[in-house]
Amino acid sequence: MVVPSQTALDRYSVIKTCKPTGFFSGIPVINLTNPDAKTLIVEACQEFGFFKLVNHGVPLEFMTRLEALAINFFNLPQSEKDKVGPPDPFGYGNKRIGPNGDVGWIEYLLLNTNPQITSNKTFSIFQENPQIFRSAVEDYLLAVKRMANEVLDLMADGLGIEPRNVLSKLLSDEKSDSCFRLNYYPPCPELQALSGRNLVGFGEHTDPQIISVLRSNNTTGLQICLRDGTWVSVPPDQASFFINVGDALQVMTNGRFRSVKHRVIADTMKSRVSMIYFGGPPLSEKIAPLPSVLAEGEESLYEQFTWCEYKNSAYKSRLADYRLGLFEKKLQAILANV
Ligand SMILES: C=C1C[C@]23C[C@@]1(O)CC[C@H]2[C@@]12CC[C@H](O)[C@@](C)(C(=O)O1)[C@H]2[C@@H]3C(=O)O
Ligand SMILES: O=C(O)CCC(=O)C(=O)O
Ligand SMILES: [Fe+2]
Repeated sequence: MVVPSQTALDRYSVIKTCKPTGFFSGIPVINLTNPDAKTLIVEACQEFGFFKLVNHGVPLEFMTRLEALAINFFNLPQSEKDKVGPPDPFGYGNKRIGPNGDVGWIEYLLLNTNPQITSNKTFSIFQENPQIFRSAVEDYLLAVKRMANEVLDLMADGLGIEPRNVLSKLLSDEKSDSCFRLNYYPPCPELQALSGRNLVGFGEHTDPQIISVLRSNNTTGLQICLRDGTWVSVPPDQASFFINVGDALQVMTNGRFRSVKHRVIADTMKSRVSMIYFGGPPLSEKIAPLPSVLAEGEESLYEQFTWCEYKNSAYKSRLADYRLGLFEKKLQAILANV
């Protein structure tokens, strides 16, 4: 990405962060092999909508191999990368996030997780051997999807939902509408001149899907918003995964789980590389509170909608918009039914 002048930098979002150096030590850490994992996961999803997962069973080698290939790609000349862009929404993009004017200090590749759908054009950029990249993505996603399904089964168990695969079956469905994103945040030494301010890599937002599984290298930048509205920095850990509750899961749990607001701040000296699997349901799936989540007489907080309707609406929104707002039932409607 071309190094921006001070005037160009002004076109990016710049924010003042309260505690730029302090890491938050309260991120829940869940060991997937802990017999209490289901209870701890439910607690973490209720309080934060976010947790770190260790002992996850995904081989470190799958993560490092894909990270290295991603770095090779992002280091290609701009003209080469542009051959697989602009994103439609899949493909290579830089600076622009989504179709509605959001920008960030970022380059990315957005892929469909269904290998039949991901165009050969995307993989053909890996000139020497597109197959190497394709198989690195496939190995990684196979292991990550398996782990995400285990996490979703534990969530269902912890919430007392039956059958326990009610959430994971949406991701394993052959029509599951999931995607995969490789993000590259170049270092920005010019940032130092911004004295006390930070350049936004990926602006604040919630993820629309059911669950997001994030792995990054050891560069800082990810921040989450706590219940009280404070932003805190997540200590990076390249051997672990970070799990985000998405909007669809907030609805399916009738608001018990929170879809976590998060953002990424660019680093002055080190590039950040992240890979995120966004697990979504089939387009035709109705997104509504699961019956066994609702207490007797409890009303859904949301109007009924399909994933296709929600996704279409999300893609018309700006990153920071509160997308679920359009689908919330009005208080009067809820009270009228009590
Ligand atoms: C501004 C946008 C980018 C986004 C689509 C949207 O209109 C609103 C949601 C954004 C988001 C956030 C999570 C994922 O990174 C993503 C792929 C998704 O499904 O929703 C992005 C979308 C995108 O970058 O196209
Ligand atoms: O790159 C990251 O660490 C997070 C990016 C993100 O939130 C997203 O791609 O939706
Ligand atoms: Fe996100």
